[in-house]
Amino acid sequence: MIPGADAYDVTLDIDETAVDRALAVDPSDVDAAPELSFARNVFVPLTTACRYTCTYCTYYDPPGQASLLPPDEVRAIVERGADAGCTEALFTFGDDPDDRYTAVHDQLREWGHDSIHSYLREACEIALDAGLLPHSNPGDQTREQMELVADLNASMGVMLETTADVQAHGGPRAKSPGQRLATIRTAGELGVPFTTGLLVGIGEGWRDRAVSLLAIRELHERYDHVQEVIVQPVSPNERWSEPGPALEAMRRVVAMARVVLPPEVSVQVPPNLAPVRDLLDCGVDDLGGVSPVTDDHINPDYAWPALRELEAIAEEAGVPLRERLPVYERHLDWLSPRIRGAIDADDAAGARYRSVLSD
Ligand SMILES: O=c1nc2n(C[C@H](O)[C@H](O)[C@H](O)CO)c3cc(O)ccc3cc-2c(=O)[nH]1
Ligand SMILES: C[C@H]1O[C@@H](n2cnc3c(N)ncnc32)[C@H](O)[C@@H]1O
Ligand code: MET
Ligand code: SF4
Repeated sequence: MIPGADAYDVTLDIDETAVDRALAVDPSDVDAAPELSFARNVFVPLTTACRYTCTYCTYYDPPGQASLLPPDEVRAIVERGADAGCTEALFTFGDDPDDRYTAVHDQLREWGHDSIHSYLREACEIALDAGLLPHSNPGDQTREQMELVADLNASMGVMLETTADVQAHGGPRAKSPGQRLATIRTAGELGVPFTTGLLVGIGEGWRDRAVSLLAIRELHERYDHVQEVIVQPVSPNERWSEPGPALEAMRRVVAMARVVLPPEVSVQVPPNLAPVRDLLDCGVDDLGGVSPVTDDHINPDYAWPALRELEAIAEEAGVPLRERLPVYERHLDWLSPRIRGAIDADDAAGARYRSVLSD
C-alpha cells in the first residue's frame, strides 16, 4: 500500500477505521497546549550535495557546484552558537552524497573520510567539544550509517514528508516513503530519540496525511522513540512556485496530528514557515529549533523570528515559553555515555544544559 514499504520490509497495520477517524478530526476537537517549548540551535549545513532532487527544495546543488563545509568552518559556527547560549548543533544536509559527486567524495578522502557519515562523526565531536549537543538529520540512513554516529547525537531525525507517491519526489532520484519509514524504524531499533514529520502541500491528499500520521504512530508505539512530529508547510521558493497550504488545511493537519499521536509526542510547527499564532488552538506545543545566530539554510527566504517574538506568541496565548534540549527528559536514560557525560560535566556547557533541563 505504501510505496517502497515492501522493498524495505516495512509492515504496518493501518486499518481503515483509524484512517476514517483521523479524517473526521476537526480543530474544535483539540485543546490548546498548556505550554510552548523550543530549542536554541545553530544550523550546520555540512554539504549541499544530495542524491535526490526534490522539486520543492532549493538546498541542494548539482554536481560540480556542491560544497562541503570544512572542519574549521564547522568549528567557527558551533563556537558562535555556544557563545550565543545555544544547546543544539543541527546537522542537516544533502541526503547520501554518493559518488554522483566525485568532487565531494575526493574532498572527503583528502580529509581522511570514506563517507559523509564518517565526516559527520568528526563534525559531531567538534560540536560536543564546543559545548553543543548534536542533532543530525542526514536524510535516509541505513542501519550501518546510523550506528556510526548514534552515540554522538542527543537525538536524530528525518522527515517522513508523506507516505504518498508524489510527483515532487518523482524522477530517477526519488525519495521512497518505504525507505524513510525504514529509517524511522532503524532509529527505534537503535534507541535513538527521534524527530520526524510531514511536509504539507507537496501533492499529497487528506487520506495520505492521515496514513502518514498513523504510520508514525505505529512505529512510535513499537519503540517509544519519537519525540516530536513536525507539521511543516511547503514554502514557495525559486524552484517551487505553488503557494503553500492554506491556513484551514494547516489547522486541520495539526489537529489531526494532535489527535492521532499519543500525548508524549510533541506537535512541532516551525514559526518561520507557518502562522503559529493561528495554529496554537489546534494543539501545537513546540516551536522546534530556533536560531539566534544562523539562517534556516533550507528555507533561507524565511528568517527566524527573534526569541522576543516567540515570547510574544506565548504571552498572547497565555502559556509559558519553555526552552528545551534536543533530547527530551524521558529519553535522558537512552543517551550514550559520551552525551550523558557532556550533560553531567562540571563545565560551562554542562551547566547550561542542566539549567535548561531544570527550567
Ligand atoms: O531549521 C530547520 N530545522 C529543522 N529541523 C530541526 C528542528 O527544528 C530542531 O532542531 C529539533 O526540534 C530538535 O531539537 C528538523 C529536524 C529534524 O530532525 C527533521 C527535519 C527538520 C527540519 C528542519 C527545517 O526544515 N529547518
Ligand atoms: C529538512 C526538511 O526540510 C524540508 N524542506 C525542504 N524544502 C522545503 C520547502 N520548500 N519548504 C518547507 N520545507 C522544506 C523537508 O521536509 C526536509 O526533510
Ligand atoms: N536531505 C535530507 C532530507 O531531505 C535533510 C535535509 S533536506 C534540505 O531528509
Ligand atoms: S529536501 Fe533533502 S533530500 Fe530533497 S533534494 Fe533537498 S536536500 Fe535533497
